Amino acid sequence: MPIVGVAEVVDREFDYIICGTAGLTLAARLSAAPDVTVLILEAGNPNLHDPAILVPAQYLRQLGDERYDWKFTTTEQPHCNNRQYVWPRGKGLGGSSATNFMAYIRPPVEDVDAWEKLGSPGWNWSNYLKYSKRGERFTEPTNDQTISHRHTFEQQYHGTNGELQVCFPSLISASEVPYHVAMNNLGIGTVKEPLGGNVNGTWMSAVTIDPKTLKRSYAVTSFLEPSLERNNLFVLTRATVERVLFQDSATSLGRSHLAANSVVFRRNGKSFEVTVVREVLLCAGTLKSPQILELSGIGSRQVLSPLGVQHHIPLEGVGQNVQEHVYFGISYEMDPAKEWHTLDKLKDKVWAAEQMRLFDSQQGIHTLGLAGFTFTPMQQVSPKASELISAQCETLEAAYVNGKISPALWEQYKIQMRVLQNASSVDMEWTTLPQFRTFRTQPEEEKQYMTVLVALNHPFSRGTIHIASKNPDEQPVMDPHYFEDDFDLQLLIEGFKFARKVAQTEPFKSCIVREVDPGLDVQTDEEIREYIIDGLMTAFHTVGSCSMLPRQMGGVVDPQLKVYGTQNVRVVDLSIVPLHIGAHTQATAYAIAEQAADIIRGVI
Ligand SMILES: Cc1cc2nc3c(=O)[nH]c(=O)nc-3n(C[C@H](O)[C@H](O)[C@H](O)COP(=O)(O)OP(=O)(O)OC[C@H]3O[C@@H](n4cnc5c(N)ncnc54)[C@H](O)[C@@H]3O)c2cc1C
Repeated sequence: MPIVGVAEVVDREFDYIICGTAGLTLAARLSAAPDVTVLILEAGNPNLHDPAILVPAQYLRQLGDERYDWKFTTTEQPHCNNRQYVWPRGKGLGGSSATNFMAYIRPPVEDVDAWEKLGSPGWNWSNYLKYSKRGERFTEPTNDQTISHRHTFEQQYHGTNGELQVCFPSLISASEVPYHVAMNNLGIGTVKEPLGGNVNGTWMSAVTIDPKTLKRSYAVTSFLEPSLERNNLFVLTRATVERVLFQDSATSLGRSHLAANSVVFRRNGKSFEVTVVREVLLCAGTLKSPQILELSGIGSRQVLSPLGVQHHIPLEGVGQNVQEHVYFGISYEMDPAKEWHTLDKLKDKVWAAEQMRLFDSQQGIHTLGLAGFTFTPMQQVSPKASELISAQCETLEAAYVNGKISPALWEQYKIQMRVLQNASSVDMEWTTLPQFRTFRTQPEEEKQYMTVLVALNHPFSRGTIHIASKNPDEQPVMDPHYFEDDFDLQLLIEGFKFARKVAQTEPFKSCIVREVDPGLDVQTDEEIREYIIDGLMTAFHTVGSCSMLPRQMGGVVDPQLKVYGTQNVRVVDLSIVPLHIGAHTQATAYAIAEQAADIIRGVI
């Protein structure tokens, strides 16, 4: 079915109702069986065939625009001088896959195996790889790309029959290779295939771009559009899911498993109810799936009762265990004698229009992809690593002994401490962005800039996301507790210092004229600390708010992704990830959906 109107939905019943569109992969797999009906409810616009989505290298363009972005903000962060931070997230069919930067990265083996160790059989690297490959359609780099861009791969880690196009960008910024070689010159080895479960080193990433059209490949083009003509698949956009209703819910508090029988959604200010026969599948992402659960009466009594939400299932973990990658930038002015292919010039409307025209013949700046990534253990980049790591482990052990860390969180921390202590497990990341992306000063027209982004992989701080009221249109209270564990900030400070070392190392050293932000007057740990707090940005990779863990460990879903206490409600998005990963997150969102599809269909 093409996208439908509300009248075609409300008087019908559906086997599966998928709330939010991170589940487009799931919808494609479930609706492959012609005898089941699937309804997708998406709060945002369809945005189909939209050049702002499809034409790459418009990074950040959709952010702040409510046609594409939820425009969330965090609460004031006490460990960041009470600053609030913006949290842009994709709104519309395809969710954040329509707005992301298209880097395609899988996590390290041990990070996925940790989910199984924390109590979820079947959620391990071997299954992850199998499911991740299923949806992938990989195209090898050309010889030129391999030689000039250093794009390498190992075929065994790629799928070639899936729907999501994965290839290497045809154009990369001229600063990428020198940065990569400078890393090599500092002893960081090149990884031939980062998608094989080892990201420790420096490498050029694959991207989710269609190599034939050079356009974005995302959940819509890969999974929705090829299925849209199925007469058992229905898509209703601008429909915000409010809550799930359960059979006899008024009298069933305390029963072991409630059965969902309908979903309430809002459209144009009106509420509608639609009946579900088999399952409700929440795919609204880490920031919104907990809101739907809480509005449905599933969560902590302390959160729900004061807001007057009828409480059906006590589940303390809803909206807890939130983990977020953060990063900050260091910007550089580039040598004016050379063309670096930077994106700041897109601010010039005439030049931008010309680049759009050039894209029609697959030329120009829009063929550019982000390529260079470096992930390292802290030991490899910081002379203070062993001192800081020992101190962190001692602090955590003492806090646990004194009852300040729950046994459930302690199980996660034990894994994180092992990762920290292991000198070949990654803790931090450097990425380059060919544009000015820092905030202390303004870029000058005509000059070329690039920004090095430094991020952490496995934060110790844990945040929360809870409803503020019964109103589904009100943004939940998003409190990431940034730097509540100061080690997260210490790690970034060490990352800052190493980034400066790279800037002093050839061949990258000769590419730059000067460090612009923060500038060389920032030297002491205290000054670096303030700079990081001032310029901190979300990496858009939040996980954990509906963690897949045993119930007594704060779990919200079991290994079948079923919400505890329900018969037929599952969560299928990044919110189920119980412990963060050393990778960007889109590959993982797709892999989770693939594995979930097989669980729901009874294949595994
Ligand atoms: C700007 C940006 C850049 C990024 N760059 C990269 C990158 O280069 N590489 C990478 O791997 N990852 C990247 N990411 C992250 C990656 O895209 C996301 O982690 C992934 O797409 C998230 O998928 P998800 O399943 O959690 O949910 P989302 O993609 O957030 O989808 C949730 C969907 O549910 C809808 N929804 C929410 N609430 C409701 C409701 N109540 N009713 C109905 N619908 C609802 C939303 O509108 C949205 O469509 C980036 C993200 C952003 C925002």
